[in-house]
This record gives sequence, structure tokens and C-alpha cells, in this order.
Amino acid sequence: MATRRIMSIGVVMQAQWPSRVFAIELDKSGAFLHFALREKAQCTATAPPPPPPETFTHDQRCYSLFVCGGGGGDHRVQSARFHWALRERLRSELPAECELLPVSSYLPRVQGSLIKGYFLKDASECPLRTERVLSDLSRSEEAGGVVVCSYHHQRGGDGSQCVSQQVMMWPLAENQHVDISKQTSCYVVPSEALDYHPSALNVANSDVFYSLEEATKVLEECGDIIPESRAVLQLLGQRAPSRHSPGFPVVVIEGLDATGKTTLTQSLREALGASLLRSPPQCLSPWRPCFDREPPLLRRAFYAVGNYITAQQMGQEASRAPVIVDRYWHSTAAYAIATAASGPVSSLPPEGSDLYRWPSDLLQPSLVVLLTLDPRERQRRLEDRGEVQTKEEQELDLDRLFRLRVEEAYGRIRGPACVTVDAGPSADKVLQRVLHLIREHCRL
Ligand SMILES: Nc1ncnc2c1ncn2[C@@H]1O[C@H](COP(=O)(O)OP(=O)(O)OP(=O)(O)O)[C@@H](O)[C@H]1O
Ligand SMILES: Nc1ccn([C@@H]2O[C@H](COP(=O)(O)O)[C@@H](O)[C@H]2O)c(=O)n1
Repeated sequence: MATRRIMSIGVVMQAQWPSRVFAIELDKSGAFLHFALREKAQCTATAPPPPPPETFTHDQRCYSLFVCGGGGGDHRVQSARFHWALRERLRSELPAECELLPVSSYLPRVQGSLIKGYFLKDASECPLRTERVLSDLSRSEEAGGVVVCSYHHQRGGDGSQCVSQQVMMWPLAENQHVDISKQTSCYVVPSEALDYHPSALNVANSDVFYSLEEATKVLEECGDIIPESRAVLQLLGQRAPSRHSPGFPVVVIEGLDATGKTTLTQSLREALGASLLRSPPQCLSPWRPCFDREPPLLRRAFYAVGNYITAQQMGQEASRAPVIVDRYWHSTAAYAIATAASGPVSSLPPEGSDLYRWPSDLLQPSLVVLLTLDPRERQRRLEDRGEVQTKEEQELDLDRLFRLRVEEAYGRIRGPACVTVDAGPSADKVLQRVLHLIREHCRL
């Protein structure tokens, strides 16, 4: 099985290697370095080697690492967990002078083509220690192994400079007869950037699930590794997800943390004599911390399934009374899309992208209200709850970018779209405003 997996991903990567673009994430504020590979054989003796992208001109040894099973497919759970754990392993085993950056390899505009990896800049005195760690990794059979490449800066007699990539380790099974000679040495050339974060290519069914079937598939695949996933699936039970339009209105309240969702949902329950639900539902609480520690593929599948369990509860409750729901699909999709990207709002998948669509099999609420709040007031409310961490300025700025991405993603989701309400006024004023919206939008 492992060999088949190595074969499939290894061959796919090998066949596409020269067409792929590599995007090194230089920092969380969204700065990328894009490069492509050009086979040396294609460059004639008369043409000078292409000038290298900037980051490679440093006097540092550079490496890239890609988990072979990094794409979709039958071992995606193992690959995702291996890639997730690899960061900690590299951080603890590599010399402290090694800088570790995320790198993505993808085929431009090809959905699902993204493979995630790490880019390593080694400024340590002892390159052997780094190479030993990489060599140990290459022997790892987990998730199909790791492709490791090194980058070499060269200066020609005429003063020209170039960078070449050498494949150090390509863990293909011996009997697969895959010829990697073409990939062993390539020139590294600058490449055009995508208009958005490359993660958008793999968001569907890795970060956001557009049907119950796709989300449950992930939990089924990890049943042996994470027994908790079986318990979650059992809770989902045999009942078909609720898709029918319920008798009473279902109103979802969304927003970043500390925007006042709990306060408002409780007041709405009292004012309307409504049932109050939340997603993820209470019954999933024992397993939430476990999935919060897992990589996005598993974590997001858990929250997606949570929405379907809440939808079943909504269907039942809405036959008796209005239903108020604290978080639902908008939260799942907006946080997932905003976390997969980094940097400014412009790095999100473009407005109107199919990635913002509502899953066709998930109960649609009658109204979705998004609470927005001035960041300083939100900070003040967090402080009142004793939750403000002393953060470095830089971290605060990254936090600000993340909040902006989440809010923008919330606003781009369609089917239903959310209605924005300023949560800055007093709790009672916010309640009155939302009650007014409910009367306007829903039959009561
Ligand atoms: N309109 C308001 N004006 C002033 N303070 C408010 C208002 N609404 C809520 N608060 C206060 O702000 C804090 C955060 O509110 P709340 O817990 O309702 O937010 P939340 O969105 O549910 O947060 P989380 O998602 O983190 O649970 C609480 O201390 C609450 O009392
Ligand atoms: N329907 C949901 C609800 C929540 N999430 C994720 O949980 C985090 C926020 O939850 P709080 O309990 O802290 O308010 C957030 O990181 C979301 O990723 C979700 O995905 N779907």
C-alpha cells in the first residue's frame, strides 16, 4: 500500500516537476518568493544561466522538503499529520540557526495540485548536522517519505550568477524504475506570482467541505488513528441531514470572539421564546480539544460534521419554536479560508469564487447576522474578560490581518449571505436592531 502511494505521488510530482511553481512564504504578512525550475539541458551553452531569485543570493545553504503524500488521495490523513508534526520535529532537531519557512508547490490554476512543504535556510556553522537530520527524514517511511532538494549558488567566470537545485533524496521504491535524472539538477528561475494565496487551490475538501459525504470521508479515514472520530460519526447517526425548510425561523449569529454572540443569543432566546443551539453542538464538546490539536484537514472536517449535527437539531427544534444558533457554517468556512491564507485581505480567494458557496446538502438558516466591532472595543471586551495576552507589536499586526481576512471571508459567503450589524452600541440596542431584522426577514 505504502509503495503504491509513494509511486502515485512520487510519479505525479516527478512528471510535473518542471511545470510546477514554488512559493516560499517569506513572512506572515504575505510576502512570497515565487520560483520555477528550468532543466539545465534546455539552456544552451550560449545563453547565460538565468538570474536567481533574490532570497537565494544569501550566503546560506538552502533546502526544500516536500512530504510525498502531500496531495489528496488514499493516505491524505497520514500525510497531513506527518506534515503537521514535521514542523515541530524540524524545529527541535535542526540547529537553532536554521530558519524554517512554509513553501507550497503547485500547478498554476490547477485545483488540488498544491503540495505543502518547508524551506530551510541554514546559517549554522555545521552543515553536517542539518544534513544528518534531513537524511534521517528521508529514511522515514511515514506518509510516503520526503523529497529533499538543496540549492546551490554559482558564479560564472563572466560574473553572472545562478542558482541550481539538486534533488538530494527522492524516496521512490526501487522497483518502480522512475527516472529522476532530469530532476536532479535544474536552474531556479523567478516565476510570476498568483493573484491570491496558493492555498486556495486546495481549500476544497482539505479546509472547507461542501458536502456531508466529503467531511465524513475524512473522519472515516482516520478512524484507526483517532478513535474519537468514530464517536463523532456515531453521533451523526444514520439520520439523513436536515435540509427541509423548517416551520419556525432559524437565525444564526456570527462574529469574531468577544463581539457579543453569547450575550445576544441568550437575549434573543428570552425575547422570542426560542430554542438556543450552537455549532459545534454541546454533544461534541468532549472531542473538540482533540481535533483542535490536529492539522486543518481533520480539524475542519470535525467542525463541518458538527454543522450537520446542529442542522439535525435545528430541523427538530424549528418545528416547535424559533431557533437561535451561535455560530454555524459561516464560521467554519470563513475561519478555514482565512487561516489557510496569510497576509492581507487581497490574498483571499477572489470574491465570487466557488469556495464561498454554501454546501448544497446543509440546512440553510432564514437569516445570518454578522456582529462586527471596532477592534479597540473588542480588545476592551477581551480585557474585561481577562483574556488579553501581552503580544508583541508584530503579532498584534498579524492578528489584525487575520481578523480582517475572517471578516472579509464572512462577508463573501453566499447562500445565504450574512447581514452585518454593528455590535458597538449597548447590548439592548444590538438586541433591538437584530429583533427588527428578524421581523423584516422572517415570518414570525
Ligand atoms: N453590546 C455590548 N456592549 C458592551 N459589552 C458587551 C456587549 N455585548 C457583550 N458585551 C460584553 O463583551 C464580552 C464578550 O461578549 P460575549 O461573551 O457575548 O461575546 P462572544 O462573541 O460570545 O465571545 P466568544 O465567541 O469568545 O464566546 C462580555 O464580557 C460581554 O458582557
Ligand atoms: N461552526 C463553527 C464554530 C467554530 N469553529 C472554529 O472554532 C473557533 C471559534 O470557536 P469559539 O468557540 O472560540 O467561538 C474558530 O477557530 C473556528 O475555526 C468552526 O470552524 N465552525
